[in-house]
Amino acid sequence: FGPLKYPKARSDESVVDDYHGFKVADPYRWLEDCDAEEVKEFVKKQVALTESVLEKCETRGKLHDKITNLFDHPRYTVPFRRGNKYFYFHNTGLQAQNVLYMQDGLEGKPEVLLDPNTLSDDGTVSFKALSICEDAKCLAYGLSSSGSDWVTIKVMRIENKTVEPDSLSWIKFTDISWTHDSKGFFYSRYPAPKDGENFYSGIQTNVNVNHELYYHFLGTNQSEDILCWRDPENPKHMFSGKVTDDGKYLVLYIDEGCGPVNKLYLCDMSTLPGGLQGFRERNGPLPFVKLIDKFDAQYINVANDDSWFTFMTNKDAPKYKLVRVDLKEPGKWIDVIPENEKDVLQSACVVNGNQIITSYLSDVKYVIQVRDLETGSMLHNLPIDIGTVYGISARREDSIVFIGFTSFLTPGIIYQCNLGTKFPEMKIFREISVLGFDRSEFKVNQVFVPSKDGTKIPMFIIGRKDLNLDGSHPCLLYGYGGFNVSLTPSFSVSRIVLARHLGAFFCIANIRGGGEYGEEWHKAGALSKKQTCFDDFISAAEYLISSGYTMPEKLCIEGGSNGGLLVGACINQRPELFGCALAHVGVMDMLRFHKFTIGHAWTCDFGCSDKEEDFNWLIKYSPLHNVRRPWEKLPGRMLQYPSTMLLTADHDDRVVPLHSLKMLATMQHVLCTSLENSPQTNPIVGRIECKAGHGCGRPTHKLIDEAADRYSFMAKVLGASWIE
Ligand SMILES: O=C(NCC(=O)N1CCC[C@H]1C(=O)O)OCc1ccccc1
Repeated sequence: FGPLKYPKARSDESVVDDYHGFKVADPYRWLEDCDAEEVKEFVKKQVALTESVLEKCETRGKLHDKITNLFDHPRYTVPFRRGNKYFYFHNTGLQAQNVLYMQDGLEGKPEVLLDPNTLSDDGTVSFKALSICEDAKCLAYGLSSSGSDWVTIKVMRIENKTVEPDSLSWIKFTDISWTHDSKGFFYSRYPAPKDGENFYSGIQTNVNVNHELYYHFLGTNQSEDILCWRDPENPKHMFSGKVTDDGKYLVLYIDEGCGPVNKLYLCDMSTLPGGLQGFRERNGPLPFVKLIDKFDAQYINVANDDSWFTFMTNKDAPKYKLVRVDLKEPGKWIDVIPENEKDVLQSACVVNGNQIITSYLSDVKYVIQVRDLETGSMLHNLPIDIGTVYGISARREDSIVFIGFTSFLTPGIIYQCNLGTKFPEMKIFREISVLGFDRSEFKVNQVFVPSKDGTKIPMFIIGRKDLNLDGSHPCLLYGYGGFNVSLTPSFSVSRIVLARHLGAFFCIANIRGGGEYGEEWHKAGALSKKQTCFDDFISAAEYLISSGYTMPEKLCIEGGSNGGLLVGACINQRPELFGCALAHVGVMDMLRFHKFTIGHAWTCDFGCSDKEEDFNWLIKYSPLHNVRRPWEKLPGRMLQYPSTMLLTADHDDRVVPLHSLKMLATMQHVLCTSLENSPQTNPIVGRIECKAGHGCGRPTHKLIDEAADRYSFMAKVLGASWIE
């Protein structure tokens, strides 16, 4: 690219914070003000710089075309039943947003119920939540604009597809759960801003606290909704209300953050004098039985038979198990399905009267079984390939279930399984096929890589069959490593294009911090052990080099959000190990993340710099605070950081853009602009998307544009050449 002209960014040396006696400068603090003209100016200059770099990435156009062509295939979600209708989402291929369809029974003619593409001219209005009442007369749905977490809930009458006047605001992080009389639904929200005129659009960074659970009566104003629960003493707590399958109980989940722990309260709505109506005057809170009143484990309701409740839990079971309790004897818990010593229980859904479909993760691959609800005993194993069960659609009163499956080389299969027969078989209900994709050209390997402490880290490696391991191939290594999230096999159009046309391997490292082996695996990469995630990821990179897949100059690491933190920390710690780094919406300022929007919910994995012990962990790996000139660490060796692209978006109110902007300014200053002819010739650029958020809900064309940009940048800096 030749030497880049980086925009000058004001460095305010006056901003120095004192953390437990330790002084920490924050010269780009001014980049935290999303409304400041100076920040908008900074963004504009960065966008121009990045555009000038991308123009020189020769494969940008071809990647865009290939990804668009491959993406242009019909896609369906697993159908679900309400009343005598089935509902599912469908995309013809390049529609900005998926469209909600319904049909009378499985044979009925499908018709469009709600098409979010009609709600904006650029596809930036998306669904965030959706719930259809028991008699399938009404649909409540949440809409979000430009990818923000803020949601507006609307209601539609299904028979004539008319949108009702109901409109609920100030909503984030909500489920929607109808009472079985279809008179209304439970949802979660935040208090409206005090001063009234401040409209939150997803650009503001103010902290989200004082979550509340409400009930909305159809056909009324939001101001008449019933306040069901809130807890002013614990402003960080989050609330979710779900009505049980029998319509009798309201289950209140209380989270103190993202950790796999929750309190669980129950309200027997059949005992409310005058039902929920009776609360319209008194305005809550509802009377709850506090079944679980401490944050020592996670409890998820699976089913109930009157007062007998079956839960999935990690209580004394880091790989999860199924337990049962009678509300009349809340101290007496029994194990229905004990913890499996190797595999992690992922889901349990009650079907066909008294059966459960359980799914487990076994060395990062899904296995599913049908069991007896009463005893937990195994009835059938349902055969599936190596891959991921991404959706199980079933109701207790149904014997027909739908199972969604995907894998690296399987775009998507929806199975239909009739559990009413003696030997249930997995019939293909719908298979997603991708024109131009020939799975026989590729191969998938799973390897187990020894990390720094000897722990075996699973890694998937996918690439063209016809490549030999001479270390010459471009390699894309992707990771996350946190919040109990597991990276399981899935079909990625853009990565298939990289493998096919750049001869690249793409690799998914299942590093610690994730949920691949249950809660122990998660804890092993959290809090004081967060460095383990980086060690695992670095070991995976070293394995790819030592075993001949690639070499440092051809190796790109990529991650998003907590995975962006992973990338930021790894290029700080081992700048010479990578040729390229792509960090999406990264958490880069580990000392201040909890001050913005929902960041406070992440202290379960990160800790918080307000505490001295936590600060001492965080300051050591925080990407923003550990950018150093590599050539000074190892004098004489002309080291530099890999070519780096930090990606963010203006309406990301999950991980606010200030993280990436401050990191970008710091890297460009420390490595580039603070020196005459700096050794850092690899570009350090930012890609800041407009009218987009953290990721979900992004319209198709924005997804494709971004993939073409970031991967053509990668191809250019790795010297990867195009294969027709
Ligand atoms: O914060 C998250 N999810 C975690 C998240 O988005 N994280 C966690 C770290 C950064 C970012 C990411 O990796 O996507 O979701 C909001 C929420 C809902 C309900 C209860 C608590 C919190």
